[in-house]
Amino acid sequence: MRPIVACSNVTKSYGRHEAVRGLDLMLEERTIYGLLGRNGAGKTTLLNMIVGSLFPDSGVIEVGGIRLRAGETPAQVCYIREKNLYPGSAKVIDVLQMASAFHPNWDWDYARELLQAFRLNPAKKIRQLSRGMESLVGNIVGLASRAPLTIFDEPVLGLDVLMRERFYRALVEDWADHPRTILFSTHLIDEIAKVVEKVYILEAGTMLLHDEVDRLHTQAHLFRGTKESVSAAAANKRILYKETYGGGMLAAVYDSIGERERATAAKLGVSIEGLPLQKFFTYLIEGGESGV
Ligand SMILES: Nc1ncnc2c1ncn2[C@@H]1O[C@H](COP(=O)(O)OP(=O)(O)OP(=O)(O)O)[C@@H](O)[C@H]1O
Repeated sequence: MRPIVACSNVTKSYGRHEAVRGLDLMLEERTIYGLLGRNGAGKTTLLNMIVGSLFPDSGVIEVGGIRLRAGETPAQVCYIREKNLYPGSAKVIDVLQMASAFHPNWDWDYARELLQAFRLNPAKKIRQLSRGMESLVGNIVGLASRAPLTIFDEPVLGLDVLMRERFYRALVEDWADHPRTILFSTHLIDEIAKVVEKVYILEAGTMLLHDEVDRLHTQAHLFRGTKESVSAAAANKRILYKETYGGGMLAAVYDSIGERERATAAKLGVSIEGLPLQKFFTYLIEGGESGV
């Protein structure tokens, strides 16, 4: 598959603070991605560079195979920011009208269907909406635009469980009929793991890891036992994080574990469990900080 976005060795500083450092990222066509990172990891800075709102200090960003130049906004992109910039006096329908003018693949029938599914009154003014309802307006724009690259920055903020589920379901169903590249920026890994195929994990402006979600599920493990037994069972494995307590140790391991290795670990008295993704994410970052 061809890349729709290719960032190579991209750096961006605010004054003396390097928010993004020598970062590489590639987004293929027709794939759903997650961009994960803690507060301040550099996600918004990276996204603003991809959509042309910020220009990198160094490095190259290509969108649709064309190198972005300063001041250029790539036409293929629909970016739904965490905080919408819609005018408070505009009605929901006005926002959709404006968006429809920008996005050539806009589907009005689908936009109306989503208004109903999300129980949004198109005649309401933006300033009359709750935080969650405002997120939903952005989500309708993101979905109905059917842009070749759609970026959602924290799209479920303020949404109740029912609306979150409806949003994810709508997205997956629509993507099946109209495959395109979608990038979710969030810190809620468990929630997006159901819908994304690949993840990029960003910390302090650099990419800690990128991989397929299926591999995260099959390779993220937690080893527990005595210090000596865990060290022996996890020797030659990729250890993300280690913690000792009393005579015991736990180790977050990101690697495949074969049947023989499991049997050896069991003989040593080491338990091996699958690691929930949110925990994996935490250990990955803590390990990065402690320099494991
Ligand atoms: N306009 C700015 N001026 C100075 N520093 C900034 C500016 N914008 C961001 N930063 C700094 O750059 C770093 C990365 O910020 P960024 O907003 O890209 O992170 P983020 O991953 O999107 O965080 P969050 O999840 O909290 O939105 C942070 O340390 C932040 O304080």
